Order: sequence, then structure tokens, then C-alpha cells
Amino acid sequence: MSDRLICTDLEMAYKGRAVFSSVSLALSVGLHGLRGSNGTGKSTLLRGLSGVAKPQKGRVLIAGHDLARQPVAAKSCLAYVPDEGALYPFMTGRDLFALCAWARKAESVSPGLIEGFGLRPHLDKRYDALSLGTRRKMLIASAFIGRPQVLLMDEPGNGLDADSRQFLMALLSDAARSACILVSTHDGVFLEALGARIIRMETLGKE
Ligand SMILES: Nc1ncnc2c1ncn2[C@@H]1O[C@H](COP(=O)(O)OP(=O)(O)OP(=O)(O)O)[C@@H](O)[C@H]1O
Repeated sequence: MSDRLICTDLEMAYKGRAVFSSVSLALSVGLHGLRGSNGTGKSTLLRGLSGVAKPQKGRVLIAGHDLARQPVAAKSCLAYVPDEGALYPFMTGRDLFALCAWARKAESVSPGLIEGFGLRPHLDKRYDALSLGTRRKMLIASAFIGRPQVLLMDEPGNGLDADSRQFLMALLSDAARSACILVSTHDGVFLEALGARIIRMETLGKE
């Protein structure tokens, strides 16, 4: 099967109020950019596709595995970088990488990635003592552990300095040769520079 990320007739709601309905997507290997006005449901969609939030309706397939029926198999092929990274405040970057490597039965983050994001001096600091950009880079780096087939990223470039943003772009460009990457962002320049295929939230389903 060539499509790595499929969702069919997805509906997501908060407290019984639908954010969107009838959303269907079929994404293959490559870089896909999710765009749309504030509040159209981009973050909500990524939460549903990642299994962090449960859809009211619909089906999600990650690398052929049904997210609701085969959650372990599906999630082992998937990494999600949320907009607001909620981690235990006492956790360090080193702890996070070890946990992800253990969960995905994979080697930890490559030294090249740690150096590229300038993370080495911060590896043993508590999460709540890190700057916003450094937290984000820790989460992004952890997402690449085990080379997941599907990567979902919510505003990954937010708060990154120019060098880190450049490094992230190179990383995404390289990973998109073998993974299906869906990036939600308002940063059109970022997506255009990466040659991402643009998906407009407004065209996906009914609000
Ligand atoms: N935890 C929540 N409880 C209730 N409503 C929520 C919650 N999170 C989001 N919403 C609502 O769902 C809708 C979609 O929000 P979402 O954050 O997914 O949009 P978005 O497209 O990512 O927006 P932005 O571009 O501003 O980040 C909004 O109307 C928002 O108010």
C-alpha cells in the first residue's frame, strides 16, 4: 500500500460540538503542509491522526494499521510533535530520548541531530528549565528516533532560531524521501522552501 496515512470520514468534537466532520485524507511518502485559518481545526486533526484524541467518527490507518483497533502497531509507525509539548517537568532531554528509544525499540537520537540542534549542553536539564525553542527541538529530535513511517508535526518551526530552522528544514527534506510527513503551520515560506504539497483545512471537511 502506497498511502502511509489514511483517514476516512473523520469527525472531531469538543464537548459534543463538532470542529469538523467528513474529513478524508490519503497521504503517501513526502512532505505535506497543512494550512488554514486560526481555529479551523489543524491541531485537532493532528491530535486525532496521532491517537492523542479520539475521533467521534471515522477511521485512521497508519502504515496500514487501524489506529483504533491496532493502536500499538499503528503508534509504533508514528511520531507526533505537538504544538504545546506537555512533558513531565522533571524529565530531561536525555530521559526523553531514552524513553522514546525504549518505546520504539530503536537506537537513540543520532549525535548529528543533537549537534545540529545544539542540544548537547541542555541534555541533562529539566524540561521546565529549558527555553521554549530548546523544548521544541528536544521534541522534534525525539520524533526521529526509530525513523517512523509517519511524522505529524504541529508548528515545528515556532520559536526556533535561524540556524535551527535551517537544520529542521534539511532534516525534513531528507526524511520526506522515506516517510510521510504532515506539518501544520502558518509559515507559508517554510512550506514553500520545502516544496511541500499544500492541504487547506478549509477544503477538507464540513465545519
Ligand atoms: N481543548 C479544547 N476544548 C474545547 N474546544 C477546543 C479545545 N481545543 C480546541 N478547541 C476548539 O476547536 C477549534 C479548533 O481548534 P484548533 O486548535 O484545532 O485549530 P487550529 O486550526 O489549529 O488553530 P490555530 O491556527 O489558531 O492554531 C477551535 O474553535 C477551538 O476553540
